[in-house]
Amino acid sequence: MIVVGSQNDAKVRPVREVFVAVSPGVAVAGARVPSGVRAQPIGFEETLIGAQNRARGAARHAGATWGVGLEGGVEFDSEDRCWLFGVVVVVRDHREASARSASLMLPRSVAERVRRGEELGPVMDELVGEVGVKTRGGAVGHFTSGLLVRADVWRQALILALPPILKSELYVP
Ligand SMILES: O=P(O)(O)OP(=O)(O)OP(=O)(O)OC[C@H]1O[C@@H](n2cnc3c(O)ncnc32)[C@H](O)[C@@H]1O
Repeated sequence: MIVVGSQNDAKVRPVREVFVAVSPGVAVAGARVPSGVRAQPIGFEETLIGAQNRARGAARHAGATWGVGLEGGVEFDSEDRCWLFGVVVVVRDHREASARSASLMLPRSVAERVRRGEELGPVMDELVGEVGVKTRGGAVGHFTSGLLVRADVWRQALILALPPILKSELYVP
């Protein structure tokens, strides 16, 4: 069974889609796993650690053959622009692999609130006027008018994380 370290549908669904394509009939389940980092990670390192903790925690669940951790984060660049991205970590046996997703530049008004310590999820809910945006299209869905949604970005990042495990013969340590 593939265990995802989250119960957020915008994460579990893309993981299910990718693993079912790789291995038809495989079971994929979401589980509550602490990320061990702040609710709103800032910077690549903190986001990676959150994804690692989720993947390792998921892999420890009874019956898990793989653990998958997805963590959303933001980072500020030298021009103070704020980029939203995600990190995926996959764990299978003692192997671990990861990938970073594509990024979206957030509007300054949103970035400023995140910089002051607010979590992006509630800020997006307020902007969109709905509850739980992060479990559906996410910020990506809103700002791209649905051309791309949060699950699309996770799906691509997960696919990019898999080669060191699925083609391990090419990735000798
Ligand atoms: O239930 P979990 O797995 O914790 O899912 P999450 O969406 O709350 O947690 P993430 O670790 O993926 O994201 C970290 C924070 O960034 C926010 N966030 C990330 N991507 C987002 C998006 O596309 N839309 C809205 N909020 C987002 C989210 O609300 C969190 O506060």
